[in-house]
Amino acid sequence: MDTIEIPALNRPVDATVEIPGSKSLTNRALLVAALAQGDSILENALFSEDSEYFAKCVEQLGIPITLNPNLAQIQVAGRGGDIPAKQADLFVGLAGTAARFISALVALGNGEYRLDGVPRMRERPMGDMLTVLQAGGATVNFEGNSGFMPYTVYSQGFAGGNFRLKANQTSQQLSALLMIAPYAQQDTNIEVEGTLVSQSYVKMTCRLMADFGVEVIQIGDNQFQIKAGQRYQARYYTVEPDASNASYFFAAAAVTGGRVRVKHLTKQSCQGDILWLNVLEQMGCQIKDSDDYTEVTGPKQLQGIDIDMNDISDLVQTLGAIAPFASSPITIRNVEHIRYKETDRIKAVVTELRRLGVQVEEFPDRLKIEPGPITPATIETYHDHRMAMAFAVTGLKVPGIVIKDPGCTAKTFPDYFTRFFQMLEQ
Ligand SMILES: O=C(O)C1=C[C@@H](OP(=O)(O)O)[C@@H](O)[C@H](O)C1
Ligand SMILES: C=C(OP(=O)(O)O)C(=O)O
Repeated sequence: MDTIEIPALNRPVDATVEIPGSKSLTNRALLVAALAQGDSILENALFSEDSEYFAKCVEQLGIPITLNPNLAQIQVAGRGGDIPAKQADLFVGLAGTAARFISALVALGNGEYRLDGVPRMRERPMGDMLTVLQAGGATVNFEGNSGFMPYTVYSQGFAGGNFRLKANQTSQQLSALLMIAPYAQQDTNIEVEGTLVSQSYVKMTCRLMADFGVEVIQIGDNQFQIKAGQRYQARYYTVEPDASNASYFFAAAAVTGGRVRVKHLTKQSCQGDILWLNVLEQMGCQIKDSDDYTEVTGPKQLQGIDIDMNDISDLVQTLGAIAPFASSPITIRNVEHIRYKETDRIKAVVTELRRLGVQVEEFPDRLKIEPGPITPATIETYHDHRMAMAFAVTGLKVPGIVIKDPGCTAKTFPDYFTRFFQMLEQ
């Protein structure tokens, strides 16, 4: 298996970088543009495994897509809610968003649609959403364990109505149902039962739906109403740079006491992970922002923090990877749901930090990392792009850190290491 050694930087980083478009926004925009009537053009769209699997599924469903990677542009010829294909065999790789959003999309169709992913995707939860789709008229035939891929959805449109949904393991199933609901036969009312994790992504969903002309009425934190008959409007849409993927570059400034500016990403971003700037500020960084960039300057010494990351859990690895350099312990709370992502992320971060000689305590839903010296090691990445991207930042401070399978960043950031090394050369 391929590896990459990270060259330690014996000076502060000082760079301006550009980050590709957001995965979450690209895949949402692909879905709603597919349901709109007519051509939408997505600018600064992400080209990566997650979005390319998504685009391919939409195309297989009979909705034409033109990919223009050189211009970072995707054109979608939306069919006004029609799903032309009556049969499709769809593969989503390890893309949680594609798995959830495409399963919901095919429920609007009229035919039979098989969905599958890589082995880890077969372990990620799908069942609560599928129960709602079944109550709305679909039949789901599981090939293996009930509630998991692979399965075939037999659909004849989505009826809508009143549903209860569990969302304590992922918010993506709720986002998926919200986005198809305008095309249901009757109004839809979804009440989340118990805890709703990753709420910021549900806000992002509602915001994107509004940007394409559809209203979601939210009552309190847990109830969502969508009137049937609303229609997405085809449009030009510019995807924001990916805030989660910007976190590694900001973290490089934080640990080296340097400066990194990310172009075209601002504090007004609709991505919850823009709150990484607040986390870094609390750890001693200085933040400068304008209407076209954000810049982080790292302190001489990072401070520890005790933080609930439920809403920004894709950043747990970024924080974990820089935690040993803080002046006091770092506690990351309320993130049990990251055990269901590309890998069990609590376990992965704990294992790799321990491999580096760092003292870490693991709990079911949290971890506590002690500051301390690091012994260089080869980092396992477990097919998880964020393990590779985060621990590359650790390598800037400690000579000899090697990242296994750096190609796994292709999930959301295929040229991550090219841009990372370009940052170091500035
Ligand atoms: O809706 C989305 O685009 C996402 C929601 C989050 O997942 P969960 O809701 O499973 O926590 C996040 O981790 C993922 O990277 C993208
Ligand atoms: C959790 C992630 O992805 P997915 O969309 O597959 O859930 C992620 O990108 O960190």
